[in-house]
Amino acid sequence: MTEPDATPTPDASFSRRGLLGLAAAGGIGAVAGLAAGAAIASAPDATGGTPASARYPFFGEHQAGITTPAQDRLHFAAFDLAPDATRDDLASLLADWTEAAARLTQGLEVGEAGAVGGSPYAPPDDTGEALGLPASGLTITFGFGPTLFGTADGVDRFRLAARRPAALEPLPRFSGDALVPERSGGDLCIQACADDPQVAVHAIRNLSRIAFGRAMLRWSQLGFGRTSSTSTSQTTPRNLFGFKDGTANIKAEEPDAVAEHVWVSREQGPEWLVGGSYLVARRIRMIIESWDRVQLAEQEALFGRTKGEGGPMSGGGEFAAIDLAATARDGSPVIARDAHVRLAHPETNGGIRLLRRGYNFVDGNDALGRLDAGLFFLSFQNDPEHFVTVQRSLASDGLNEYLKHVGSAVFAIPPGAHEGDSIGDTLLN
Ligand SMILES: C=CC1=C(C)c2cc3[nH]c(cc4nc(cc5[nH]c(cc1n2)c(C)c5CCC(=O)O)C(CCC(=O)O)=C4C)c(C)c3C=C
Ligand SMILES: [Fe+2]
Repeated sequence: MTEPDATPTPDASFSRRGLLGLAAAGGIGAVAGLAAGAAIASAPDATGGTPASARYPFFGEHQAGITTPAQDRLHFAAFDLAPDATRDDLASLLADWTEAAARLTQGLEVGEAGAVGGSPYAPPDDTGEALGLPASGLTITFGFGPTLFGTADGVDRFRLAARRPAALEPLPRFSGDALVPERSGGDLCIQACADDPQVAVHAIRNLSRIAFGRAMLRWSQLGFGRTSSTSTSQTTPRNLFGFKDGTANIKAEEPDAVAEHVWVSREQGPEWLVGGSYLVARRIRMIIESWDRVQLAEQEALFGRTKGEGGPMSGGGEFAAIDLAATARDGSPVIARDAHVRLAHPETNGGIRLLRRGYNFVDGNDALGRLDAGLFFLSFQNDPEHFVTVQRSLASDGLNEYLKHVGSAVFAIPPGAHEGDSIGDTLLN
């Protein structure tokens, strides 16, 4: 199958209510077939986003939710397998999650009976809060953490140790890390992205419910206002420091860059992960109250980009190439030595590029009355070491005075499943 991500299907009639009859008549196979066959490129809306009715095929060569145009909302969840879970439990959970995700991403309820079509004497098989809502561009992306392949003390619970990709190691400690274990790690992860927060939350809630007895939620994160564009059809959004974020990101329309930096190749292996990727998640608290007292010129120098248009301080519009060698009359670099874009730039990092797909978050406030706000940084790359290299380079980032990394996780993202197969089949079979 060709890249599924760029072919949303706009069809307002595909709401959960509208599909009840269709699902009963043909089941998910019919609906999935219809979705793939009816793939019509949709025009972006005025903000460069996708229409609420957009549906992305769940099945395909790669999982959706990576090069898919970044949706506005996120619910991300990390899970741990139950202490007594077996390899069969893991396989059955992934099969159940695949079936559910294939339905949810097409705007269907999680099970055929749905929220109101089952027995009045049993709990409904869908929780119901997305009844009547369209698919809203929902994508569901699954990942496997290092602890799935063996615990820190060497226990190979699922007979997977021999299949662990050498690159799938817990991330090293970085200078300035203030990680909280309760916001880090996990055996499994699910990234649910949608243009409606209720649709993303509904997906994670129902997938968690399906996991009951086999896996439990370890931590989760809500996100809004995507901080990256992953398609040239999208406008560049802004992060909570007020800067355009995602300008120099890898875009779906750069297939060579996606192939070179995002998908695991046969040469990299292992075989079961070819066509997959690695996901790094970092919950980065932004000390916005301090930031808001920084002068505009200093803010721009810290990023190396202008706040208005987002162009590089070395000159030109938003998408102009950054000239890291440019000097001022006094010989000092125009892009400061500690500027974020200098330290994160491929030229500084041996050509490394990451596909960033992060979200803003605000989770209330702390005891000092400061917003618990920041960037839930997500990046996809075909080797987690690429993130490590860039993050180490950012050790001297001037922005660090305003940042605190409090959560961290890394996951192998298996390739997409073909219809009739389950996510993770390439690993388990
Ligand atoms: C280790 C990877 C990165 C972390 C962590 C990170 C945190 C972080 N970034 C911003 C805001 C911006 N980042 C921008 C560019 C940029 N950032 C990274 C990597 C990490 N950022 C890369 C690879 C790049 C691209 C560099 C390039 O090729 O030029 C920008 C500029 C606009 C853009 O290109 O996206 C902004 C703004 C924040 C606020 C933050 C932590 C909270
Ligand atoms: Fe950045």
